[in-house]
Amino acid sequence: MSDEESWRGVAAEDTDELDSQVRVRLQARSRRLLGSLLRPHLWRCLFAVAIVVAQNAAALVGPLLIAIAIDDGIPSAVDGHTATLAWCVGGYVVSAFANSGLLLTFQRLSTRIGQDVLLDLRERIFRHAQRLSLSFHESYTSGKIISRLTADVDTINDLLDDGLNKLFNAVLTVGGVGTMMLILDVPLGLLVMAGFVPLFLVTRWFQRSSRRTYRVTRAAIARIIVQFVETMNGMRAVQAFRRESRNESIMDSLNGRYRDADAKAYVAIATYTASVRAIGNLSLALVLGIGAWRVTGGTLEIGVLTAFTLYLRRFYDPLDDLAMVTNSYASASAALEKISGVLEEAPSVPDPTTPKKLPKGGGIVFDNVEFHYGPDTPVVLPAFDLTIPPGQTVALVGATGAGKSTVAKLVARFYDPSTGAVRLSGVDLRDVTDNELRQRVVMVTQENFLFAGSVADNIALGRPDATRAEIESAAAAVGAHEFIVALPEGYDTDVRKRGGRLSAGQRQLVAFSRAFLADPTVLVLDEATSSLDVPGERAVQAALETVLADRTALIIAHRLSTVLIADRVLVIDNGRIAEDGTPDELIAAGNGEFATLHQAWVDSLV
Ligand SMILES: Nc1ncnc2c1ncn2[C@@H]1O[C@H](COP(=O)(O)OP(=O)(O)OP(=O)(O)O)[C@@H](O)[C@H]1O
Repeated sequence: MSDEESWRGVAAEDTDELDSQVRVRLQARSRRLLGSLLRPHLWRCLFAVAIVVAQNAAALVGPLLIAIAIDDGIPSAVDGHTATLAWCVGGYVVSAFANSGLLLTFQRLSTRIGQDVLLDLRERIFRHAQRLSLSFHESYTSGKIISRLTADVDTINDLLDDGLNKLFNAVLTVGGVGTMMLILDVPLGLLVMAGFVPLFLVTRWFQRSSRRTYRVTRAAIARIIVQFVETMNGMRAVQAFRRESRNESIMDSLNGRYRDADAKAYVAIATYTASVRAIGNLSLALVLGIGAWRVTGGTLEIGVLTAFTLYLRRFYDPLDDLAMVTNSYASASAALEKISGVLEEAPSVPDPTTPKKLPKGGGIVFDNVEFHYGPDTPVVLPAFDLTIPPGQTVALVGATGAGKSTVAKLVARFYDPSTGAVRLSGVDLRDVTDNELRQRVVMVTQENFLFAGSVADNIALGRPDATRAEIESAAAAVGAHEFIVALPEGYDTDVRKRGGRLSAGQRQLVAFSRAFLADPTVLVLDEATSSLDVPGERAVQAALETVLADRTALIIAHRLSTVLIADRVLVIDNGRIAEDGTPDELIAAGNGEFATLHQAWVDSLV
């Protein structure tokens, strides 16, 4: 792997220990993402900062007023002059109200900004993930995307919701309080500042250790979500093959890893918080001791010492919070790193910069195509040449793993060939926009995927602007109308609700209605392997003939009846065309693989 490839996109996602150069690049990428998320809210962010500065100023005035009240106000009041004391008390009340009011305004504003940023982020991830090519999704899995969209976005939420607020408060309080202490008394102020040295050291240590730990916890939680999603998606297979206990032990081990990683993170926080408190308490003890000694010596006023102790408490409280912020920041930056990786991934089948219009026709040509799925995977199609004239129905047959689906996926441009070209109506698919290609080439897969929604919505997926009448006539054309109107709510039946569940044959008919409505030039069909009952099979067969009429079609055929309606059969063997001819020719030849397969089919029917 080249240096560049080792960190681009999601490449470094599962690496627990990163080398320093890669770490710096990933951090820069995360910062760029955060910057691009915050930039549209710059003015609101600046306004929020102004409010928090004002709020901190209001909070700082309190102890100062107390110092003045003790040292000047009370002695003057004893002499009968109450004005100073009254000003101090009044000022304290005003500053307390200003403090709370400004804090409330800041929190409301920062929450709004945070929620807007998160909305933007969720939309970006979803939009981008939908655009990424199939090859990305095949290796990245939906569980990981879900973990990016949920667990990772949540940690960023924590940071924006509470973390930034605390961070501002901590920085401003420490800066403001430090300044006030230096103004009140330089030697005592310097004594407190000396505490910065050990504070700085433990903070650095904590930052480093939490950054490392949180990369591990983010990866661990993602693995749990992936395992969970896969188990739930494959629940039928899980229960059919009694995989429950095996799954439980995998889940236990993943949960254990997450617990250990999380425990490490909490030990680090606890150590940091305890160290900060110890430094804080030590400072307080020193200030009290030295301060009291100076008060007795007459070089320090008691009010100043009181203000110092009050300030010191304010000084160290936000540092406790700072541990939480560092924590949320480490967790959020691990999440940002992973999200920015997904967002950096580019579709492997990009849209052309200067697209070409597809002429009518519909002929398909594979011109000296070589294909492998990834740089390190074996070649699936070594040298594939094929010309399909417009309107021809071609059935692909061959052993499992021969490369039939791969040929189909190249026609639908789920992948681009490694070398050579696939052309539709004479145009290289790489020069056609995704939009146009999806209108002209429709793939009906084995999954016959139904989305949540009504039967009508599911058919309309083929052409979203279709009217109800067009949807119904498409369904009628493929013979699906009768069973649809018999459903509890006809075309409005929700396919996911009880009573709306469709049988395998019915799902295929809905998929055919969708394809018929889309009216593509080329239909790529991966025929379902699951066998249907005889009436179901007949209905599907009749529907298929309707859908195939007048278009070029490529069918991965599993049924003899389908192969026999094809104009041409291609037997694929190890990524090469082993036999090519009409079904009758190949059967007549008698000695080929297709003839053998045909005989086996015929035998199975008697
Ligand atoms: N996403 C993928 N990544 C890597 N290799 C793949 C991928 N999909 C398929 N292959 C490999 O490519 C070869 C051809 O697979 P393909 O799915 O095209 O076969 P097929 O003829 O359609 O098989 P079947 O009838 O079982 O569906 C197989 O060796 C398979 O392991």
